[in-house]
Amino acid sequence: MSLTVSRISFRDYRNLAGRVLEPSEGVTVLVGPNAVGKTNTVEALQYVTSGQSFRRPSPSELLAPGAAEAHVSARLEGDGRVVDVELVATPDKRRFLRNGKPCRGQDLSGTLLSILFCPDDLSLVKGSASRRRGELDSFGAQANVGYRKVLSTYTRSVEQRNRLLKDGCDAALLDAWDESVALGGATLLHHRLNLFGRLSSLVSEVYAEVAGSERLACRYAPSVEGAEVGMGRDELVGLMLEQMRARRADDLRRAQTLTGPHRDDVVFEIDGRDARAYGSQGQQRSVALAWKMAEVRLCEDLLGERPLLLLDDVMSELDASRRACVTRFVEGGIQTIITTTNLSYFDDELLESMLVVPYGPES
Ligand SMILES: Nc1ncnc2c1ncn2[C@@H]1O[C@H](COP(=O)(O)OP(=O)(O)OP(=O)(O)O)[C@@H](O)[C@H]1O
Repeated sequence: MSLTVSRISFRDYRNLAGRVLEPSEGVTVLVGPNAVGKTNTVEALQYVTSGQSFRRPSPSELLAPGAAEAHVSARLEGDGRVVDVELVATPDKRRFLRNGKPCRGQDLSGTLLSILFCPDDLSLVKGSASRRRGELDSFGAQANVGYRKVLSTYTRSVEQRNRLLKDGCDAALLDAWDESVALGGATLLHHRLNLFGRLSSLVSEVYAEVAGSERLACRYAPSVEGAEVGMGRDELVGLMLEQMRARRADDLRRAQTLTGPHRDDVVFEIDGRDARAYGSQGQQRSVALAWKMAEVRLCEDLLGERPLLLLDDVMSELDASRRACVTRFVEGGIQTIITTTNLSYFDDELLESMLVVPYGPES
């Protein structure tokens, strides 16, 4: 059985002075007018489950006016286990505690995987390649400690190689760095391609549920030519090293490592046409929705656990059929926190089964 959040409380966190929330194990809807702290609550839930926030604030932005410290405490329970997690923010620092002991934010991820879907997620289709890589990597890092380590080692080694390219160094030193970057890059690529292979078929499957007869295909576009889902790591190391060597003159000229998984992208094609260039706003929204819902399914398939689903203000952005698709998902027994200004987006059956928590200016 998966963990669920049984309680979350706030002290001097943004505009949530002393609020306490005890979400249901199913669907909880936070309803209220604009700017009352609904998204702040969702952000805090993301912090205590993944160690990071989609809004990427500085620590001081988390403090209520005049406060020296902000606290968010959450209790996660399930399967006879109880895990207490806490975020403490001071003007220049964020600290995390797990069962009272200090830990790094990234060490919190993996306890309860959270998946957030918000209106900005349209950027998954319309945004830059780094947005799509980041989405894959952040899911991978939450789902697998190994993925997280490989990603941070590789990121550091590319930064170091770029510094050498910029400052100038002899060819022998660069040869050594090429080998280390290729090994790290191929390992990351191997993890990412495996993840992509499983996720992309689910994305297409969910898209068909959302959009009916249209067909969505997701393609991984690697900067290492010839890299494909299913290849072994050693084969990928060989390909990457060979291509890094062939492109070294370009790397030196641009003082950048131009080959590797930090340059890759994901392409979405609806009925054979690039969704980024040709898709309507509605089709692009369906792709983003399908991606997030596929992450939920993959979490269940991969880890045998249900994630925490955070839906921030998405119902207003979706038409009736896409809202119905979200409703079907959340009725499947996943702990879900939804924020909205308007309960009329929910059908009567769901309204009856979910916990409705009013938010007001006094939050
Ligand atoms: N550090 C802070 N201290 C006090 N208030 C803050 C802080 N950071 C943000 N706020 C306030 O929180 C409010 C925004 O809250 P939030 O983003 O949760 O709104 P919301 O209820 O989700 O509204 P909407 O429906 O418009 O998305 C704003 O009024 C903002 O001024």
